[in-house]
Amino acid sequence: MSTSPSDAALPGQPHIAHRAGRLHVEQLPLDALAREHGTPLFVYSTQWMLDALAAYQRGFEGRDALICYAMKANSSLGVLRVFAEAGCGFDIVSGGELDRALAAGADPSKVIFSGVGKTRAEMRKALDAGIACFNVESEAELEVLNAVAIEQDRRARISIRINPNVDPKTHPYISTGLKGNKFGVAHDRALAAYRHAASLPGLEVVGIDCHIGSQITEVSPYLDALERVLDLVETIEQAGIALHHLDFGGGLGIDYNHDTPPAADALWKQLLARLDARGFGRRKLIVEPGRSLVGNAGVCVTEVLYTKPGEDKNFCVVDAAMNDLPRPAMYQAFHQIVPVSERTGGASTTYDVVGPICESGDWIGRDRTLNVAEGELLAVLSAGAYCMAMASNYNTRGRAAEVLVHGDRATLIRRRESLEDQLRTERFD
Ligand SMILES: Cc1ncc(COP(=O)(O)O)c(C=O)c1O
Ligand SMILES: N[C@@H](CCCC[NH3+])C(=O)O
Repeated sequence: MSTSPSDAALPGQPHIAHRAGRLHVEQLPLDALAREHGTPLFVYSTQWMLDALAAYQRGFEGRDALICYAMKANSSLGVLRVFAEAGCGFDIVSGGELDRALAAGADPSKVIFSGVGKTRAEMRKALDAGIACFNVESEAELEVLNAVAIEQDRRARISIRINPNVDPKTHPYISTGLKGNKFGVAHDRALAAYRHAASLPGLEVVGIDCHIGSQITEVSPYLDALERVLDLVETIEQAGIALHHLDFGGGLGIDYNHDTPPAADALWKQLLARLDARGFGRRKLIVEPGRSLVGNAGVCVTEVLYTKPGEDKNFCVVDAAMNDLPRPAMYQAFHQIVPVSERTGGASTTYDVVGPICESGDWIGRDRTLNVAEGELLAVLSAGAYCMAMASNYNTRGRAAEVLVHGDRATLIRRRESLEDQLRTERFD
């Protein structure tokens, strides 16, 4: 990509725009933020997140619905606080996520707990906190949760996560609702599992749950899963087990590279029409969106360290790497990469944009046409979800800093990690 035109918002990211030759997040120029905090640096737009949330809220207007932000997408406390203050619930998958959500001000009665491998200690902690519901993923987990709840003299509210065997048409690593995936209880075992759950004294059945995958860009897999789940709801309720809420998970995709997922309100308009048609429109609904609430809110700013010609390819070596941005290496994912400042001179060259890590899999973008020079800044787009949340210390690299922008205010929500921070929990004496 050559330099971007002035005063143009980036696709799918209206709060991230080139203005007078400099890339801004809301009102703030990224080069100034990078100078202040160093690179690599994640910068998030609060307004993008609130607008993304508003699309869900519009979709559910007049309905009894709880939006539980799937915090695995981005669990920085500053980001969590934005959603907690907006009244969201949280979908958690570990005791650590519960602690973080509570630290950010989450209301425990709006927290739901998903995941195939909850430990007894995590169950105890969540029961102590008084969470809304455990999304149980196996018959074996029902037994353990029942025992833990009885030990604590409590009843655990539960949904069973159903595996509807529906193809979400996404990357195989992030599809979760096919029968070959480890998630949920198979559709044809669900009634027996519900009957058993209803007989256990430590459990209170309150709902049903389903989550078919991530970065879903079509409506049809959601519609298919919805019909499958509603068929089950009818069967389970005919057996005398009431389901107070229906949880349809998350998974809605974002625009990384000319992707065209439906908007959240448009998606829910269609799903609610089906729910209404089948007589479930007034039932309490839960959703667990992650990526679609944060993905295009964020960019990662990185400095060009070196450009170098190779025999087959040219390389643009930047100071962000697969430890900061693991999605290309893990899923061959595409993130747009744009210069932070427009150049007046120079020429465009096609590069592989790579990080400093000692692996050939450490690439951020392949065959990108860029007009850049050493010392200049690039922005890796769509970096709000599953980037910092999956960052590691590989090659003893410190994790990047994170800044939240709201209008013309910037708040540092995570300072850059030092080697001292990394060594704090290690002992060698
Ligand atoms: C149980 C559960 N709920 C919600 C999500 C959020 O998914 P997404 O970020 O695609 O909305 C995930 C991740 O796929 C998940 O595993
Ligand atoms: N980490 C994945 C999404 C995982 C969704 C969680 N179940 C990604 O970056 O696309």
